[in-house]
Amino acid sequence: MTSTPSVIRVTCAIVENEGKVLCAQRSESMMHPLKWEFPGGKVEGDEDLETCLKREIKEELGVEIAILEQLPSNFHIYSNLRLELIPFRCSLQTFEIDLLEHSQILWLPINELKDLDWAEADVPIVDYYIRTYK
Ligand SMILES: Nc1nc2c([nH]c(=O)n2[C@@H]2O[C@H](COP(=O)(O)OP(=O)(O)OP(=O)(O)O)[C@@H](O)[C@H]2O)c(=O)[nH]1
Repeated sequence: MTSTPSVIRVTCAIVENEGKVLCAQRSESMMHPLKWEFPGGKVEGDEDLETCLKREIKEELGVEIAILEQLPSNFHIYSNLRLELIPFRCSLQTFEIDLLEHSQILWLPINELKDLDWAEADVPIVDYYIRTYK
């Protein structure tokens, strides 16, 4: 008998600066290698979503962010993983980005976001963001 995996909750940051959005490419050693995503990560224990996101962004990019707004989640099933991807619009509070986990970042204007090869779970979030903020 196969059991249904539980849903993991993942926060991610749509970081805006001077009319552009920060896009991060997963490294070759990560799950979904070289796909583009919004930086963030799994909610641990009973931490709240904003605490999780600020912690993950500090761990991955070495910067502090301010959270502006929570956007609608996307529920997605990868072959062995069910996740709720929870996006937040954010701004930078510190500006010196270190690539601690990703292979590269790009700052793209909203009309170029669709040019990237996004992780599957991000596609509806990118579409929603473009529809709402273009
Ligand atoms: N952070 C992030 N994860 C995403 C996005 N889209 C997406 O499918 N994921 C998936 O969500 C899962 C958790 O992300 P993660 O690996 O960054 O989380 P984490 O840093 O807490 O994990 P780890 O500490 O176990 O490495 C991965 O399977 C990842 O591929 C996204 O936009 N941002």
